[in-house]
Amino acid sequence: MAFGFKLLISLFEPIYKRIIYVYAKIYSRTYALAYKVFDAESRERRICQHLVFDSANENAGSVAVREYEETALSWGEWMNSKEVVEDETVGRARGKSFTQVGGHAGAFEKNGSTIKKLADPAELEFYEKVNNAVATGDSTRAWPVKFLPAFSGVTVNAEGKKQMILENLLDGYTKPCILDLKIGTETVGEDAKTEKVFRMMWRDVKSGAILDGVRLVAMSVYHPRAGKELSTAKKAGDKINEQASLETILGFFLSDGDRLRWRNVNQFLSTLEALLEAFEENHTYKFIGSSLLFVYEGSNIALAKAGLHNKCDLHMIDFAHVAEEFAPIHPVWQVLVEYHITGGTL
Ligand SMILES: Nc1ncnc2c1ncn2[C@@H]1O[C@H](COP(=O)(O)OP(=O)(O)OP(=O)(O)O)[C@@H](O)[C@H]1O
Ligand SMILES: O=P(O)(O)O[C@@H]1[C@H](O)[C@H](O)[C@@H](OP(=O)(O)O)[C@H](OP(=O)(O)O)[C@H]1O
Repeated sequence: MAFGFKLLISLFEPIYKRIIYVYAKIYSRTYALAYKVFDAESRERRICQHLVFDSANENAGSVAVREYEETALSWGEWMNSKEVVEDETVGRARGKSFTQVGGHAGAFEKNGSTIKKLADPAELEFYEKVNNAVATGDSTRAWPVKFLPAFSGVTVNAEGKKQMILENLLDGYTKPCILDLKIGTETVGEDAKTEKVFRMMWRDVKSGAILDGVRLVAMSVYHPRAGKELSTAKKAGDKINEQASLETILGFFLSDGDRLRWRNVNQFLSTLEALLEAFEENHTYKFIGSSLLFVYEGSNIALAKAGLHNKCDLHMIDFAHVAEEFAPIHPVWQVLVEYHITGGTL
């Protein structure tokens, strides 16, 4: 009986998988193809511009700070839910080997200014491809490597597993504040199993990523005055719509618990502008499940010692599901996308 049922399911799998996929495409592609990764940035840009605008002069700046103190308070209630925020020790107990906010435990080894990440074949291929493209001047397969952690080859660990040697993006930070935002309105690849397609689509819908093009994976923030380090719990981002908006979370991340760190906002904004341009020129890669990793120095003492006002960086990470040959958008979809973007006023 059970065998018969399994057989029936397996016979139908290609069909229902297709149906789900076509549904997923129709539902998300209107945003996804043109909007997709771009939207992640443009939404970020809107939020940041709002912050930059508010912080353009001292008075307006303090208005923004007050606003963000309030949002930080509402985040505070959320924090107390324990479902969402944990302290460092819990993170360590989960097997994160360094200040790693998202991703699989056990995938990384810290090694000074570099980290070793277990090599996923597709991710390794992406790093090798873009780095070779830059070296050989192949503009079709190039992607600006300044947005990626520097890649310096592969090694093999004691268990014989291949590892990629990547730049440690936290090197030089005393109290790194880290935000991992997954970009894209769909975060599952066509090659995934049916169960995973369902699960990930549900997460995209629940977290609002299907519309926003961004999902909080995790973050870790240091607030100097309170002397507190807080990290989000696993899958906290899936609860965003229920518990706090993305703006609230960004406001919290970008503030020191007292004032908005507007120099970081400006710098993140200009990197996002540059990334946006790269996406606009990109006709080769489709980034599924990649993230933006925002990092800034949370320790004012460390900044003062280095004679700096601020220190921050923004890179893309996680390329295990990058697909090549990004199909040019079909004219019919283009019309639908524009119709949608312009609020139906075409
Ligand atoms: N080059 C890097 N330097 C410093 N920290 C990094 C770097 N790459 C990743 N991290 C940290 O590790 C976390 C997970 O990274 P990444 O998404 O690449 O891992 P993964 O195991 O492939 O994740 P996933 O489970 O989403 O596939 C990030 O949230 C970030 O905190
Ligand atoms: O980063 P998040 O938000 O936690 O989401 C995970 C992320 O998309 C991983 O890339 C994926 O693993 P793979 O790269 O191996 O596909 C994992 O699938 P999983 O739950 O099947 O491990 C997701 O849960």
